[in-house]
Amino acid sequence: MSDLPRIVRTVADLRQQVAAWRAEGLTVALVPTMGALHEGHLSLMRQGAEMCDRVVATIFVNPTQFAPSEDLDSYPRREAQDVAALRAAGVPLLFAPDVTEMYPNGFSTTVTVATVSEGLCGARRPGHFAGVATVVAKLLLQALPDVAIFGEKDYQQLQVIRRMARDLDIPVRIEGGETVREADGLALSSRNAYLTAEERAAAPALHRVLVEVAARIRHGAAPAQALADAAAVLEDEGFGPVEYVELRDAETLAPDPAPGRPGRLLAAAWLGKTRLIDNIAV
Ligand SMILES: Nc1ncnc2c1ncn2[C@@H]1O[C@H](COP(=O)(O)OP(=O)(O)OP(=O)(O)O)[C@@H](O)[C@H]1O
Ligand SMILES: CC(C)(CO)[C@@H](O)C(=O)[O-]
Ligand code: BAL
Repeated sequence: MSDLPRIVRTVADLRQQVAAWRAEGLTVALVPTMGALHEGHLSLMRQGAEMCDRVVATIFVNPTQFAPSEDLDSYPRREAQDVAALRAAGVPLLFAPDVTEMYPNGFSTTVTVATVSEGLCGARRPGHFAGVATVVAKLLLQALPDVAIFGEKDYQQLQVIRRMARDLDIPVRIEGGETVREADGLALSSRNAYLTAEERAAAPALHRVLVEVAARIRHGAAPAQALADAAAVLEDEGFGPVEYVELRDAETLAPDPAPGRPGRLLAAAWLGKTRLIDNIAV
């Protein structure tokens, strides 16, 4: 076991290993990531191990989901540490392709998911969800696992992936994993490493404010006022710009959920040079 995870870099090797497991009658869970693994990622790996016989982790910092102005070059890359974390978690296979394996010369296809990709992060990060949908469609078709698991921390991403898999008849069950948080409520994220000490101290306000707004709405407050107040509190706490604090239908992400439909509060805001997102159920 000490040489695990086995690391494969090609689609052919990934498929060969998954096929060998299938031939033994084993089920497979896929957990796609961009690396710099933390406890949030590892909770998805554990969820995969509970649902299936074998877990495949993927690490690929996908260039097509970063806008030119974003942090593709500075995004943390630390494969050796990630491999050690996967070993400790008992994950047997890591797929870590390079960019040319995923996007060979002549690559020309993009998957776009309308409606659920629009608004929220989709409005702020043009092209982001097309990049995510394209790479996730590829990963699902490359590995063809029984289940693929994505964190609720990236809630809009999860809904985009669910829609995409349904629309394209990709025969993989998409599962969400609960957001893992620091003790003070801050959602774990690879990008938290960008925060200065002062920003890190302010960061938990994002989750705290969402919890407060959810309570106000549950107690009958008008959502529009509660959301505007929340944005103002975040600005007072040093966030800026506050990109959005919104209440959406939990599944379609349509604004103004109909009575009786589950709602989701979602927010994105900058703290210095770091863009933080979070969301909770209402
Ligand atoms: N705190 C968390 N709890 C549960 N799942 C998480 C958490 N953070 C990330 N994930 C999930 O892990 C998967 C890989 O995410 P990713 O590698 O982008 O990590 P990240 O920490 O979200 O990084 P980033 O800072 O780029 O958003 C995604 O499905 C994501 O939703
Ligand atoms: C799903 C994903 C691995 C696709 O690159 C990425 O968007 C992420 O890490 O959340
Ligand atoms: N965690 C979602 C990937 C991204 O922000 O690009």
